[in-house]
Amino acid sequence: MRLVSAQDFDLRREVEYGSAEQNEAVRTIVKAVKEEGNAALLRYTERFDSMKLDAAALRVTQEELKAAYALVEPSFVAAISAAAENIRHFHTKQKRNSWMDLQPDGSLLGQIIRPLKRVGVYVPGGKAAYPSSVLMNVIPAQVAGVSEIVMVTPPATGGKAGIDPYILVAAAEAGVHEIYRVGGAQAIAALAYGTETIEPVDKICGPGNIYVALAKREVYGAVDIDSIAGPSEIAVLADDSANPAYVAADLLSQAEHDEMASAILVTPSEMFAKACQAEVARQLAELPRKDIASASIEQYGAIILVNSIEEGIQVINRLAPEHFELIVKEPMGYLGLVENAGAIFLGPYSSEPVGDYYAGPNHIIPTNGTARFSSPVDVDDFIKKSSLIYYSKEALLENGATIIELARREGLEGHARAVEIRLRQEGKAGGNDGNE
Ligand SMILES: NC(=O)c1ccc[n+]([C@@H]2O[C@H](COP(=O)([O-])OP(=O)(O)OC[C@H]3O[C@@H](n4cnc5c(N)ncnc54)[C@H](O)[C@@H]3O)[C@@H](O)[C@H]2O)c1
Ligand SMILES: N[C@H](CO)Cc1c[nH]c[nH+]1
Ligand SMILES: [Zn+2]
Repeated sequence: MRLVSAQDFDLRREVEYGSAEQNEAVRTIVKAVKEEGNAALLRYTERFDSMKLDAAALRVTQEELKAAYALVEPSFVAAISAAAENIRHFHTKQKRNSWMDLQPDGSLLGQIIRPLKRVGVYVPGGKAAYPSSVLMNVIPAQVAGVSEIVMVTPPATGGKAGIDPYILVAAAEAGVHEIYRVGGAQAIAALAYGTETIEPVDKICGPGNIYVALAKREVYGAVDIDSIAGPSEIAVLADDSANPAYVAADLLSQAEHDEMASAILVTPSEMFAKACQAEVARQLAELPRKDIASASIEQYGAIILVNSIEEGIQVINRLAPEHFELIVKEPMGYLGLVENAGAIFLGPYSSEPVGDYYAGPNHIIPTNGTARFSSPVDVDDFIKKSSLIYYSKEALLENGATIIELARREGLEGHARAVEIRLRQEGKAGGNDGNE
């Protein structure tokens, strides 16, 4: 892991997300699925997932869901349901209610909250299966009250045919019934535009690799999306009170996700930086997914030396990482300075995987600097709001002239007259028509 100064490090890797070829490939896939439906979906599934399917095999059956239980350990079922409970508890706190304000003049103003009707959730599964992402997608949608939740996930994981049984059990435990075995950009396009087999959705949520992230960006507008939750990222700001072995382990926990994942240590201590560097090398050699993790560390990993913890936080705010661990003496004292980070982990025992699996907050978190303006998936992702205006006669008579004034200053006579006709009818004149 290379040591660099903050000045020598490109803190905004956003600039070009994905290579030109990846962007072009995704545009082609999305267009083909939009135009050809199942034919393109099945063609790309064969090309990228090495699975030759016919349309009838796209949907996972209830028998398959039941059969998956025989393939997983009871301890897994217990663990996933304990995690689900924490995640549900956390997300229930985010629920919003509709509200209405009765005004003294008898008018009523308010906001009506309704769940989205049909949402698509992407559960990644190319290199590794992510049953935890089933819960992180589905539970907030359920808490919001979404009635149709459609799940898509690759038909093969790590080169092995079939949806991972742990994903199917997590889906069954979460109560998802409509599941399709399709992944990558083609799955996102199918959810957005629909095919002969898959009904289109209103919104797509969920993380994925670069092809999934680019496809979500491509279909945005036809449907809503949560955020761009692409290859995982971790930034740790630690001083020499931290344990280098813990910090190295946390950096590698995200590097092992993807060759494009990024793991960055920021520290004011050169001695700590070198200890961490040695630990990363030592632990990396023993990691089963060392090929992926070392590609990620080599290309996107770095140890950035800063002069102080405050300067370190400025670096973090520029990076706007998906996950930020702050492992310094008295971390709580610095919390107010952190402006841009998807999820903040404080102190030596809040290891990133605690958040990935169990604590309760969502692990689908914006990446690639987008934590500057977007947030982890939550219940708000699955609702929409309608404004409510009930104006009483008294309120219109009282405020009509002001509205007419504003309309005429915008040159919109039709707007002015829509109010004025009522004022005249009720015997109150409409003010200056702008002609005299
Ligand atoms: N940010 C988050 O919240 C978050 C959470 C969990 C996982 N992740 C990320 O999700 C990702 C999971 O990636 P994954 O690859 O294991 O699974 P994935 O399901 O995201 O992607 C697999 C799909 O990619 C497509 N694909 C593979 N190579 C392709 C190519 N050359 N051209 C076009 N399409 C291709 C295939 O169709 C395959 O089904 C990782 O990057 C991980 O870091 C992020
Ligand atoms: N760290 C990932 C988010 O970037 C989420 C995850 C799922 N499983 C393990 N980790
Ligand atoms: Zn993770």
